[in-house]
Amino acid sequence: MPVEPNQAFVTLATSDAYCMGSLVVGKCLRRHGTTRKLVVMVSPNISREERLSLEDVFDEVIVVDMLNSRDRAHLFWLGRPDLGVTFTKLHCWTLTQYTKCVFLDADTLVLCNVDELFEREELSAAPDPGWPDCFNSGVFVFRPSLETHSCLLEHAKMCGSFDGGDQGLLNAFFSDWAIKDIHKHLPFIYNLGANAIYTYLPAFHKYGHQAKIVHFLGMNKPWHVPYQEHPSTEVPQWDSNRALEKYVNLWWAEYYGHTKTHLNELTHELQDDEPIEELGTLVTAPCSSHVDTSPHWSEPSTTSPTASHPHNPKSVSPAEDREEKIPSESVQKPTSDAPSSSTCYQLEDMCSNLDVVSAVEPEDLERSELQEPQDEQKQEEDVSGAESALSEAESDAGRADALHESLEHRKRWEEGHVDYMGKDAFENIRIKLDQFLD
Ligand SMILES: O=c1ccn([C@@H]2O[C@H](COP(=O)(O)OP(=O)(O)O[C@H]3O[C@H](CO)[C@@H](O)[C@H](O)[C@H]3O)[C@@H](O)[C@H]2O)c(=O)[nH]1
Ligand SMILES: [Mn+2]
Repeated sequence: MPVEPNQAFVTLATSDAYCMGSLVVGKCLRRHGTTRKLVVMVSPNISREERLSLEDVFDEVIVVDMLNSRDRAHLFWLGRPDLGVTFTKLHCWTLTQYTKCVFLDADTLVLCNVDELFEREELSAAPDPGWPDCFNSGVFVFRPSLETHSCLLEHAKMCGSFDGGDQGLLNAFFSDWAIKDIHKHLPFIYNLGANAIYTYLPAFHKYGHQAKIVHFLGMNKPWHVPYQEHPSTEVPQWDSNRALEKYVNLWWAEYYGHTKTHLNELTHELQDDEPIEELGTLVTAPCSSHVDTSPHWSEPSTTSPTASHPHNPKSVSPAEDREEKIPSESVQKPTSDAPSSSTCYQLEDMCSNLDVVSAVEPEDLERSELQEPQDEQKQEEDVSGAESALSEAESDAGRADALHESLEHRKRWEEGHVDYMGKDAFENIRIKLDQFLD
């Protein structure tokens, strides 16, 4: 099949942890024989090591400025204070060397060739499992255009994003997606949200074998979960955790696939299970001969995600995802395709305070970010400002943790894991009911 030089799959990573995800995206697209170019956008802070790994797999590794909504209010409601940086995704519209592209989140896993997506038009995407009249922005077809890019930034500036991330913004911008053209609705199998496995398990059993792209959306990413070296021996037929575990193991198989040594090791380990090339159909394989000793996906805290593991030396915690490591080398020695500045645009005010925003241009923010403190008094103000921002951020993080814990608890409840003797004891429920009725 001829290579299509004007079309590309595009992904994004702004930290070393997400680079692991991007690498898997590139590797599985290659393994399934795509005829399109592979592009990864990275922020300047990623390590040299990750960058080199990406260069092995992708046709282009493009350094882009980090764009952050810093919209703490909306991100708090989303339960993901870390997702402001997803505004960086908007830079994909600047890739005008391509006429049409498919964006894939770094936490997606491609199970087969999906080049047919290029037959769709901008903006095609699959429904979001949480609110199906919105599309999920983890997989979408778009046409790069500088005009669309500036309209999107303008929209961000004027209206912000209702979830603080790119998905809220894109849904508001492409607002007729839900009703206008059914061809722009990608089937769910092109963006199978991993949470759908337990929220609608019967549908997963009916249609899961048709899945083409799995999306590990939400807090838990495959790189947080250790590869299961000795999978279980006895699995109930309706075990959503087991299905997820299979996808996670497949993700690790793809991850290690980039070095021949690791691939060989893994092939030996999996030979009693399924051959690696067949793993794309794992979901239909009978979950027969394994004991479920895996950490439950919905309860990552039961096993330390960073636990040392012979096949998981790199598994990282969610907190590490958010760390911005800035190796001096990557800052001092930008590559030729790197923009001259490595600025993180501050769109905070644009999104959360419309009175302030309208007067501020991203470029202005960029300039003010780069300015040196004028004098000692200014430096002191900066320090006290930073301290109060830090304590505010800490209390935000505390609230986000509490929210996360409450969502996890609810998920466990919905999955039938009721803690009758503890949190869900009748006495506690009665107290909650009394509070509600007061
Ligand atoms: O620190 C980060 C966070 C995100 N990303 C990139 O942005 C994408 C989106 O973030 P992700 O953690 O995958 O978000 P989801 O859990 O998938 O959450 C939903 O909400 C996000 C914010 O609106 C959307 O970007 C997603 O597509 C949507 O699925 C990632 O895959 C990466 O490509 C980074 O590079 N660094
Ligand atoms: Mn995602």
